[in-house]
Amino acid sequence: MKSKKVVSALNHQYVVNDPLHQLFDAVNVISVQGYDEERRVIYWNEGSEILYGYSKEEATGQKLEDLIIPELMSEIVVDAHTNWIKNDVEIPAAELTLRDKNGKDVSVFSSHVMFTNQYNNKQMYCIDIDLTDVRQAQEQAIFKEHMLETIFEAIPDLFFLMESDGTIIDYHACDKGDLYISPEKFIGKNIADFLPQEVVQKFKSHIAKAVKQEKIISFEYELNLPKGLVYFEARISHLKKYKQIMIIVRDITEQHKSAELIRHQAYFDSLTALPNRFLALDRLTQILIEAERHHEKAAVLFLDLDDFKKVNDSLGHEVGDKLLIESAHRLKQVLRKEDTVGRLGGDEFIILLRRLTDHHDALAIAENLLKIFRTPFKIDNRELILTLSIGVAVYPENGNAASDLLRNADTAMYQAKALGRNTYSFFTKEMNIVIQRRLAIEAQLRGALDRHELELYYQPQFEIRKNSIIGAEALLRWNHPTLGNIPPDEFIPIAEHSGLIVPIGQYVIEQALRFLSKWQLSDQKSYTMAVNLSPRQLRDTELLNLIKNTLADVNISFGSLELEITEGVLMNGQSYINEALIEINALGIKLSMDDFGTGYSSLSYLRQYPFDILKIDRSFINGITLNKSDCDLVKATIAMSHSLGLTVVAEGVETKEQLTLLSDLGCDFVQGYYFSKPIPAKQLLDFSAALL
Ligand SMILES: Nc1nc2c(ncn2[C@@H]2O[C@@H]3COP(=O)(O)O[C@H]4[C@@H](O)[C@H](n5cnc6c(=O)[nH]c(N)nc65)O[C@@H]4COP(=O)(O)O[C@H]3[C@H]2O)c(=O)[nH]1
Repeated sequence: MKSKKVVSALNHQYVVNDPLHQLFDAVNVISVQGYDEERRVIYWNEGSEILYGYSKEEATGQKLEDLIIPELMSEIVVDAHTNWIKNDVEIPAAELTLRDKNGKDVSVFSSHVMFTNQYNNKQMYCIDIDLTDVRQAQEQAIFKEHMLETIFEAIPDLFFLMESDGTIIDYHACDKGDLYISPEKFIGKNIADFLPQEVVQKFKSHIAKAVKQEKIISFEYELNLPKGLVYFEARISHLKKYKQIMIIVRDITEQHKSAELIRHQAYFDSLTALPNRFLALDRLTQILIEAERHHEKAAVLFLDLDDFKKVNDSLGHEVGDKLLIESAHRLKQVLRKEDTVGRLGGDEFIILLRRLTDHHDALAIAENLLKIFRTPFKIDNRELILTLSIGVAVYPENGNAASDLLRNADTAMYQAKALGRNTYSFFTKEMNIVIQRRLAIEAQLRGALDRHELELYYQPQFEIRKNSIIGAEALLRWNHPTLGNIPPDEFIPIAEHSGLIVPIGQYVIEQALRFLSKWQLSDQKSYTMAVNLSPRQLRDTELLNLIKNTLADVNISFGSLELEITEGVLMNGQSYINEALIEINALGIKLSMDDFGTGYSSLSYLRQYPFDILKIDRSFINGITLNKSDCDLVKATIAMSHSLGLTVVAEGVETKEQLTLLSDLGCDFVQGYYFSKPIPAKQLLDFSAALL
């Protein structure tokens, strides 16, 4: 039985063969159209309806060029069709862009056949396959390819595609100049043919890892290229499906340099380029491990530049820095290759000596270090002399751990300083006891004021001529519940070093002046009060305000206060000291040079600074009745002081003979055990009242 559709076609006498139509009707993914000799539609399957949007009814009888052929192609199509009918020139199958009912482009792959029916009429059948999806996929693929190209262009990395045995199949380089060798030399070649052996090994082991672990593996390697050593990072990805390896290589030389710089900054001192504390201690730990393993000795030398602070303060930090650089240079000269010199900070250096046979090796190096510093430094056309104090701790005798050795070498260095500087000192156990006590004192001193452990004692001063009290010197006492009575000679330097002298000194001034006020009132005499000042206190900007306020508070004249300073204070030569002394003098406060004769005793200080009083140290008073030289010195000092308009106080007078001699020499005032030891405030009140 003929179908309805075929019947309609028959009506137009365009029938082809019925079974074929039945087949086309069953397929709707392909468009099949039949045309008569005038290109009128005689057959239009469901696939055509879907593809071109015309229903069969709409299409049937329409001309091909009016239906789905774009205007521009119309003439060509008509000519080709005519040519086929007339001359039997087949229209080849081709990809075409046709047009649907809505005027939209339709991409198809179009094949054509020509039948001649029973009436000898020619009928062309077009079989069109929709290429929209294919086109889209193609476009997508092209787009992706372009995108990849663009990415490749933008990324400076090198991409290599290789077989898992290391044979390079393909590559991509944004800049061909980045390639180690030209592409011809590596495409199709194995990496072993052109890369250094150790790099090939790295590649092979990491490729094996990437294949095994099925993840991206990265590693670093370096190549010696004509432009220098270049560092690379390679990332390996296994393209399992294709049994290929993708390697992405990046030049990381810059990062390497930055990392190296950061590493250098973390481990080396930026001024001298020597290993810093961190690295030096790390090396010390290594040296100790090695020394233990090989049963060897090692030594730690702790070095401190003597009076470096003075150089920095007086000549400026620039000169100080140059001196440090030059010192580092000299230290290196003395050392053996296997030794280490590091800078711990400030003017402190550390030297690590390994593989020593005995102490003498360290001693020889310490001596050489002192020697090499004997040559003056030439900085900015200036000759400077700088000396060293060296503390030595030897492994294993003075400790097994790096920290112990360092601490002990530091202790020994302090000993070298105490010995007069410009020398070395080997650590001994006794030093440790000293340092332990020092640390304990410093720790306890911090709370001493709050715990009211500090008390002022007063030692009366006498005028020789009148044999009467003229004032007293305030001397600090510290009685600690467990450490006992700690002498000021021991705790004052520690207070000075730790800065605690500032609050302690303020306490002393306030206490002493309050007592003076009470004492003056009670005896109705204008006594004076001598108070010791440490160098650090002169840097305290609040000091003078405190003195002025306290004097005003207790209603005491400026002239009743004497501030005692030692020559050491003046040796610093700093401008703030000069300014403070001038201001003290301008206020009318008396200035006294303490311990005269013990230090450098530079007479120029007496002329240079506004002193009122000179105190001869008790070490000379002790000897005046025993040896002529001390007596001559004291005699000369008194004469000289008087010629400069200074009043002379002799300290430490213990005997009547000393007093008589001092009186003969024209000394003005005296203090000492002969009259009274330093005593508590209350006792002094009684003592002086009894003499009234
Ligand atoms: N052998 C003997 N010694 C006598 C005699 N007469 C006095 N002395 C001692 O000689 C020292 C004189 O004090 P200095 O030279 O200023 O030396 C003082 C001073 O430099 C410092 N010092 C004491 N109190 C203070 C203070 O409040 N502030 C500061 N910055 N230093 C202080 O501590 C040093 C020692 O003080 P002290 O132990 O009290 O020692 C005192 C005193 O007790 C004597 O006849 N024979």
